Amino acid sequence: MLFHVRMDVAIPRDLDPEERTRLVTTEKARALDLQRSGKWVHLWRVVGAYSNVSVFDVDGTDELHDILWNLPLFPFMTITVTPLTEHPSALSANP
Ligand SMILES: O=C(O)C[C@H]1C=CC(=O)O1
Repeated sequence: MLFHVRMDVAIPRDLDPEERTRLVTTEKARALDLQRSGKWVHLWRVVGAYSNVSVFDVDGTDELHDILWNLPLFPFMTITVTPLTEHPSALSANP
């Protein structure tokens, strides 16, 4: 199943700088692993914001929840999930 996910990040300004670096570094490693696994198929920065829009290809809501819940920056993100289905006018639906 495909899901559009928006993540808005708000790391507290007073967070210890070393902890901030550790979280961002581990988040990046996790994001790269998930992209290599094929679960995190698109990752785009939203221009002008500490936000991303992403597309995940996972078995279902439980797997997506588990992935998002375990992201290192999860405590500092507001996440909006939109399930996707094929559009009937998409080229992929009209070979
Ligand atoms: O920077 C972000 O948008 C938050 C998060 C998503 C991937 C990553 O490396 O950090």
